[in-house]
This record gives sequence, C-alpha cells and structure tokens, in this order.
Amino acid sequence: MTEKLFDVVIIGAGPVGENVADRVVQGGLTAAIVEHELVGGECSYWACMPTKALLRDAAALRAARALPAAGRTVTGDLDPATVLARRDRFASNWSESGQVEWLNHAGINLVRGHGRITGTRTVTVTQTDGTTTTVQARHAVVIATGSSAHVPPIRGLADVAPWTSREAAAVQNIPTRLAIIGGGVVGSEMATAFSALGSQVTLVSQSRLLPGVEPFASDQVATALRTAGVSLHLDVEVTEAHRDSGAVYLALSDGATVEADEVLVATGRTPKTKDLGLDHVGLTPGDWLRVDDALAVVDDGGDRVGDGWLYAAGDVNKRVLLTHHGKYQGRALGDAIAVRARGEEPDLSPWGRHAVTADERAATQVIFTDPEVAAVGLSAEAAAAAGRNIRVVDYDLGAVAGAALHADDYRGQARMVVDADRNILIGFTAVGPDVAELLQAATIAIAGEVPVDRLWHAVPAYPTISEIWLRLLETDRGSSAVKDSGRADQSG
Ligand SMILES: Cc1cc2nc3c(=O)[nH]c(=O)nc-3n(C[C@H](O)[C@H](O)[C@H](O)COP(=O)(O)OP(=O)(O)OC[C@H]3O[C@@H](n4cnc5c(N)ncnc54)[C@H](O)[C@@H]3O)c2cc1C
Ligand SMILES: NC(=O)c1ccc[n+]([C@@H]2O[C@H](COP(=O)([O-])OP(=O)(O)OC[C@H]3O[C@@H](n4cnc5c(N)ncnc54)[C@H](O)[C@@H]3O)[C@@H](O)[C@H]2O)c1
Repeated sequence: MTEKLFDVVIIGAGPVGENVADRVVQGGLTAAIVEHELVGGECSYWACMPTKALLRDAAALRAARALPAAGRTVTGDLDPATVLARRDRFASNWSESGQVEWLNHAGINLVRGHGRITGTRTVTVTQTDGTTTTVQARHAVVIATGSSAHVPPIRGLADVAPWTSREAAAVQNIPTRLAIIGGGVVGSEMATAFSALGSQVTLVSQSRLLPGVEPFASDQVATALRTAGVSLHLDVEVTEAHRDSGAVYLALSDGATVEADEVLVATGRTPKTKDLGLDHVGLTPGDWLRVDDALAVVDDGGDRVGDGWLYAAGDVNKRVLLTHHGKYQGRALGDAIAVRARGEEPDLSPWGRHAVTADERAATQVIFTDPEVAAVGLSAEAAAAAGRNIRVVDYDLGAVAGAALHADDYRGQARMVVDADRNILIGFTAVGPDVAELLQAATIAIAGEVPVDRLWHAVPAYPTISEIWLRLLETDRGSSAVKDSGRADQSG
C-alpha cells in the first residue's frame, strides 16, 4: 500500500471536482483528484456536450426552414450518421487525453481508482488490479462524485435492458421506435433529438412535461413535440415492461400499451454515494449529501461531519443539478478552502466572495428543446409558495419586432417575476426559438438586484429579440397593451 499527503483531496474528476482542484492550486495549496472512470465526468462524455451536439443540427435546420428563401435552399433531411460523427467529436471520442493534459498543466495530481473515505481526512483509493493508495488530506476532503440515472422499480423494466441517458447520448444506431419514460429535461431533450433524427418517439411521464418550469413553457414544448409527431402520454404511469421478439412493451396506468424498439429511462438522478465509505463518518451510503452554506457536509441534525473537514459540491449535494452551478460551487469552495488554510475566514455573507447565493436566488437553465426554454430564479409558482409578494408580467414574444424578423410565424412567450416589495426582478422565463442567449441579461438583473426602474435605462437594440425587455417593462407600467395588442410591433 502506498501513502500520499496533499493539502486537499477531491473524489471525482467531473467538471465540479476539476474546478475545486483548480481553485485550490491557484490558492497555493496542493491537490489530488481521484477518478475511477474518465477524467471530465458525465458532462463531457454522456451529458451536456454530446446531447447538445445531437440537437444542434436540427435546430439550425428549423431556423433555416422558418425563412422563405433560406428554407427553399434546404432540400434534404438530416443525415443521422453525420450528426453522430459531430456528436463523437463533441464527446472527444470518449478520450480523456485532453482533460488529463489540462490537469497536468494546472498542477493537479491525478490518482486513478475508486475513492472511499476510510477515516478522518483519509481517502483510500483502490485501483482496478486491487492495489490501494491511502491519500491523506492536511485541510479538506471534497466529495464531487456526481449522480447517475435513477431507474424506478417498475415491474419488468430492469429485464428489458433499458437505456439511460448514457446509452442515448452515445447512441450509434437510431432506433425506428423509441419509448421514453420521464418528461423532465432529459426526456424532453431526447424526444426532440431522436424525433429529429428519424425515430418515432413515444414519451410517458407521470407529471406534466418539464414540471420544473413555468406551465406556459411546458405547454409550448408539448405542443411543438406533438406537432413534430411525438406521442405524449402525460400524467400517466408505466406499470409494467416486457420484451417480446425484440420489441419492448410498456403497460400504462390508463390501460394503453406502448410498443417500441428501445426504451429510455429519464426519471431523475441518484447520488453516487453508495460505495464511498460514508458509514465511516456516520452518514448513510446511497443518500444525497446535505451541506450547509459553506458546502460543508452535515448530518441529519445539521451538524458538520467531524470538525468540518468534509465538503460536497456539484450534483452529489442536490442543490442544483447543472454543470455551471456545480462549477460555481467548485470555484467558491476551492477559494474558501485556500482562505481557511491561510487562517482567514471566507466571506459567506449573501453574494459574498465565497457564498453560493446564486444557487438559491439566480439558478440558470437552458433546456435545448425546440422551442428552447431559458429560465433563471424563481417561477411565479415557486415565488408565491415562498410567500413572496410578487407581480407577474407576461408578454407574447411573437409580438416583438426582432422575433418576427428572426423567423416567420415566431411563437414564444416571456415572463418576469418581480418582487413587489423591493421592486427587483426575482425570476425570468422565456420559451421560443433561440431564446437561450436572452438569459444572461435576466441573470445579471437578478444577481445585481437591479431596481426595475433602472432597467428602463438598459435600452435594448432595435430590432432584436431582446426588445422583449422593453415590452415587459412597458406592460409592467401598464403602457403597452393597446399599442401591441398581440401583433408584431414593427414600428419600434
Ligand atoms: C443527459 C444529460 C444532459 C445534461 N445536460 C446538461 C446541460 O446541457 N447543461 C448543464 O449545465 N448540465 C447538464 N446536465 C447535468 C450535468 O451533467 C451535471 O450537473 C454535471 O455533470 C455534474 O457534475 P459533477 O462534477 O458534480 O458530477 P459528474 O460529472 O458526474 O462527475 C463525477 C465524477 O466522479 C467520478 N466518481 C464518482 N464516484 C467516484 C469514486 N468513488 N471514486 C472515484 N471517482 C468517482 C465519476 O466517474 C465522475 O467522473 C445533463 C445531465 C444529463 C444526464
Ligand atoms: N439542458 C440542461 O440543462 C439539462 C439537460 C439534461 C439534463 N439536465 C439535468 O439532469 C437532471 C436529470 O434530468 P431528468 O430529466 O432525468 O430528471 P427530472 O427530475 O428533470 O425529470 C424527471 C421526470 O420523470 C418523471 N418521472 C419520474 N418517475 C417516473 C415514473 N416512474 N414514470 C414516469 N415518469 C416518471 C417526472 O415526473 C419528471 O417529469 C436534471 O436535474 C436536469 O437539470 C439538464
């Protein structure tokens, strides 16, 4: 057995673990990162990048077809093989060499193998040949082990060899018929992608589509999927699955049966904490890790584990299961650990240098369906449930001149949620073609707590889709209802 000593030990070299390690090293400490699969994690090889590559060609095709002359130049269909080849490049052909090179360049020590906590500030790493290395941390151990697909206990499901998001993201042969269980972000994006790539898609979900976003956004995505030929069974459960002569059959709670060639399970995530040695620190293996404001791991009573040497960042702490928020946590945490190692206190006040305030107040997400959904902060429902005194302002995006110019028959909607007591924005959602890039303006307004009256002076350029801001602000002041009356305002 080998023994090693570093200032900080991080378990998991996904995007979050890499960011923690980078900030720790930038702060003058030594760091080891433990990885048992590919350096780069889920996002790089089976999630964000490959899935967006599966979706991008179809979005470009739709954009061209929404214009009369450009649309006439598009005469063929998507070639799945070419799309998959580009997807392979965006998954780095499942090679981690570039990421390992980056670790070396950043001065981060890679320890290969499966990490388990075996004592105070101690991680034991087991290599595939069974040899072990004990890695001791002077200051902190950070768990950044991420999450994997949750497969629900539906009778027969495990026996039909269901796909998870991994098999879908790395698909080599597009199935003729694809059934999807789950209508969240993964289910909706995969339905969009596989339908565009030629599969006949049937999606079954026990809730409405995209239950986490404003209902008007889910409705528009559901309508578009149905128009594209996707069969949606919403608010319905799958009661049983079986395979017969190659085909998969799903029995639904409303009596219907779905027949497909493959079935994708997209019903949420489970934390990678089962075999992590959590029992050595009094926690239950398999649970999500609870953390406090400093991202220190706490027990059920809210007390820090040990004397506060154990932290958790990214998917595994269940705060926000998104790469960019996990990386944000990783930057804050890495810097805070370095500050503490110097004997100083981190700034954990709201919006402070080492706080992760945006997780609660300004979490951002783009869902790359067609139309896209872009959301930040609170939905109207979540704000009301939190007891906030709010104003909700809606506007038809298709009535904005820039949007009408962008695509014929542009359909979309935007909503801002205003804290009526403080007169600041606390939520924004847009649904429509190419709304992703609208999000950062809303994010800055929310994180900056910019008074709505000052937003009047952020004048959007004409004719861009960003003029939605002017229209929302006018509507908030009650001054535009007559002028636009749901038609494109082409006068500016
Ligand atoms: C299909 C899909 C699409 C997505 N698309 C997006 C998107 O477009 N944008 C977005 O922001 N988010 C997206 N996400 C979410 C995103 O993938 C995750 O939020 C992100 O990967 C979390 O990063 P992480 O570092 O916490 O965990 P991971 O990326 O899962 O990395 C954890 C790492 O830890 C390693 N590990 C685990 N246990 C051990 C152990 N005991 N010892 C050693 N190593 C270990 C794993 O092998 C892995 O490399 C998507 C998710 C899915 C499923
Ligand atoms: N563009 C992006 O940012 C992006 C893309 C993909 C995934 N992600 C992240 O990955 C995570 C996982 O996504 P997900 O879609 O797996 O989870 P999710 O929690 O977003 O959605 C799960 C869906 O499955 C349904 N469901 C659960 N159990 C079911 C059952 N037994 N039968 C039928 N339906 C059932 C739920 O009602 C819900 O609609 C999310 O947190 C998401 O943010 C992000």
